[in-house]
Amino acid sequence: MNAPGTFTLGPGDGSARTGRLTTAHGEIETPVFMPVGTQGTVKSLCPTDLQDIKARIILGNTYHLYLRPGDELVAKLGGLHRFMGWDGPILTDSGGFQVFSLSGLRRITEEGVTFASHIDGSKHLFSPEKVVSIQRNLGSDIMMVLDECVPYGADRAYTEKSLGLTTRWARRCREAHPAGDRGQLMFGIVQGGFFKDLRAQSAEQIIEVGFDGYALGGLSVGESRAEMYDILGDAAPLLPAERPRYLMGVGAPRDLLAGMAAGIDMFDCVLPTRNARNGTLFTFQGKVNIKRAEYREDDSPLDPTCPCYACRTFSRAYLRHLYIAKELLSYRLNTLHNLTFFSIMMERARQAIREGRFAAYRAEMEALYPEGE
Ligand SMILES: CNc1nc2cc3c(=O)[nH]c(N)nc3c(CCc3ccccc3)c2[nH]1
Ligand SMILES: [Zn+2]
Repeated sequence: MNAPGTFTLGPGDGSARTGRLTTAHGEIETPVFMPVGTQGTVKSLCPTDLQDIKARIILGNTYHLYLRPGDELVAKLGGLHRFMGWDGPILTDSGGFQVFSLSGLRRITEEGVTFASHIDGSKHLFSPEKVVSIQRNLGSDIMMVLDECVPYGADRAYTEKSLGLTTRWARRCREAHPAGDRGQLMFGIVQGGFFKDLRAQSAEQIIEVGFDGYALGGLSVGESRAEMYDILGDAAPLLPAERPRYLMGVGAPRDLLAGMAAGIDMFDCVLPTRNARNGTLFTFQGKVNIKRAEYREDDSPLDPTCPCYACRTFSRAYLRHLYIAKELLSYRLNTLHNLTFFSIMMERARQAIREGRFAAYRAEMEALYPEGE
C-alpha cells in the first residue's frame, strides 16, 4: 500500500475529479461524504453498520472527546479506533468551530482560544499545540489545524485580522506535528470570510505552510447558497490540485454536487444523521417526511431502489409507527437509510465523473432535490 498521504487523481470531468487518498487505516475513493461521529459514535449505529453501508471515513470531534471522556484516557485505552471499534479512517476537527458554536465564554488571543465547557462550565485553553496533542492522542488519520471560523457577516477588518491569526496558528500546528509522523496526516484550513481577495490571501499563506490536504472553512455558517457558491467557485481552484480539497460542513445533496463541480474531494455534514432523527428521509424519488399521515397504511418500502436493511425489511407504515412512537429503532433504521442514500449518491457521482457525464447526473439529482435542500 502507498504511504499515508498519497493522493492519486483518477479521471475528471471539467473541474470535477476522482481520486484516491491513502491513510494509515485504508484508502478513500474521492469525492467522498464523511458521516459525523461527534462523540466517538455515528449516533445509533455500530461500526459494523458503517461497514455494511460502505462508509469509508468518519469524523470525530476533538472538542467533545477532549471534554469527555478525555483524550488522555482514549490514548491510554489504545486510541479512538480501538476505543470505538472502528478500524477505518477517522478525521477529527480541531475543535475551533465547536468552541465557537457550543461553548459559552470564549476569548481569542494569540495563544489560542479559552472557553468554558458546555458540559460543566470548567475553563479550558485550546492552543494550536494543545489541539495537535489531543488529535495525536486520539490517533486520528487526518487532523485539522486550529483555526478561527469567522462568523457570517464579519466585516473586512475583522476577517483580515482573523485570517492572519489562523495562519500563525496553522504554522504552530505544523511545527507541533512533523509531516506524516506516525502516519497521521494534517490538513490546513483556509478562511477569509466572503471576501475573495482575503480568501486568496488566506489560501496563499496556508499553502505556503504546507499540508497533506487543504480545507475551505468559514462556509455553511448561515450564508445563502448563492454566497457560498460564489466563494466556492473562486476559492476551490486556488487550492493545490494535487492534494485533497475538503469543504467543511457541506452539505445537502445539491451542495455536494456544486462542491464536486468546483473540484472538491471531501465533504461532511450532519444533515443525513440529524434529519434521520427528525424523520426527514432522502430517497431517489425525492424527500420523504415519514411522520406524514399519508404513510400510515403504506406497505411499500421507503425507497424500492435502496439496498439498505430498512428498505429491504420494513414498510413505510412501520417506519412511520416507530417514529411516532418514539422508538429507538426509528433512529437506527432512518440513519442506516439516509447514510446509505448519501453513500450511493457519492458512488454514482464518482462513476458519472469517470464516464464524463457528471453534468447530466448533477441535473438529474437537482431535479429530485430542488432549492432549499
Ligand atoms: C455545518 N457547517 C460548518 N461550517 C464549518 C466551518 C468550519 C471551519 O471553518 N473550521 C473548522 N475547524 N471546522 C468547521 C466546521 C466543522 C466541520 C466538522 C464537524 C465535525 C467533525 C469534523 C469536522 C464547519 N461546519
Ligand atoms: Zn434504504
